[in-house]
Amino acid sequence: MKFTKMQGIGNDYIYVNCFEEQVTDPGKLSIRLSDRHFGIGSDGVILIKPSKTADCEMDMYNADGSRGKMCGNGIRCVGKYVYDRGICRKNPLRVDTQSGIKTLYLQVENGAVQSVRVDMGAPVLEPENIPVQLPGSHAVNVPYSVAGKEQHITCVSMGNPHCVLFVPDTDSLDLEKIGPNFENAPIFPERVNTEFIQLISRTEIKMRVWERGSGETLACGTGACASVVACVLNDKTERRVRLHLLGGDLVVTWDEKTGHVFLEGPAAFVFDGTVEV
Ligand SMILES: N[C@@H](CCC[C@H](N)C(=O)O)C(=O)O
Repeated sequence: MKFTKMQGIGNDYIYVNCFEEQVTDPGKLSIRLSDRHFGIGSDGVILIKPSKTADCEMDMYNADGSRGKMCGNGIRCVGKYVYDRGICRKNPLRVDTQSGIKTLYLQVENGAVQSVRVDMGAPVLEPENIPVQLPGSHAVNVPYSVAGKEQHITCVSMGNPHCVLFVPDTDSLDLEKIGPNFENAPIFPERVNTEFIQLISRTEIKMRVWERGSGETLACGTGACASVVACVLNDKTERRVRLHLLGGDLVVTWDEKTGHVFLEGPAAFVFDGTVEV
């Protein structure tokens, strides 16, 4: 099977062009190929498929084989893949996902996509639709004890579930230890992605992320969007914010007029390869 490794500020996935290839068990394939010692090494696998309703479809799997409904860094790479490789030379591009069709605005230089602005749609804030089981009817700045430590969490869905909290310093966090406590906390029936935010100014924040199904990654696009929504809801930032993540920077805007969240960042090829399946 032919594959392409791509990355969006270090959030790396193995992309399979399902216009040409067939994958029978993507979850199992993702577990095997994502392994950084015995496989190719990645945060998961993304299938690029034909679509009847959009220009193509993105189907994403985490490193543990679970399916993700949306992937902000992945969808920018899908845009670059289909545009640069001539599968669909449209701009804007419409990509179908498990959480609906997203529109991508491509920044093209010398015929190749450099960065992408994605209309990620409106965030979901009702606890039952995130889903998170909290005593009240809102999920903003809720006190909740994780592994014996009281936190204030804000929960947001960007098509996939996120839990955001503010910390004084992201560098000193032991995410390998605390990440799984959030991911598997009983209030999250479908597990959760967790973002740890350090405020720098009203327009700039630092973020580290523990992703459901993949552990700590260098970046998470949906996590960046959920974090800016949480910052605005907690009156910590303006609606347009630059985020510094371990793998680089993203810019997120929560547009007041439409209520939609826009994600901007780069997308890059790493290498092409062939693997036995
Ligand atoms: N890294 C992604 C999110 C991938 C899916 C997530 N782990 C989930 O299971 O919801 C991004 O850039 O958004």
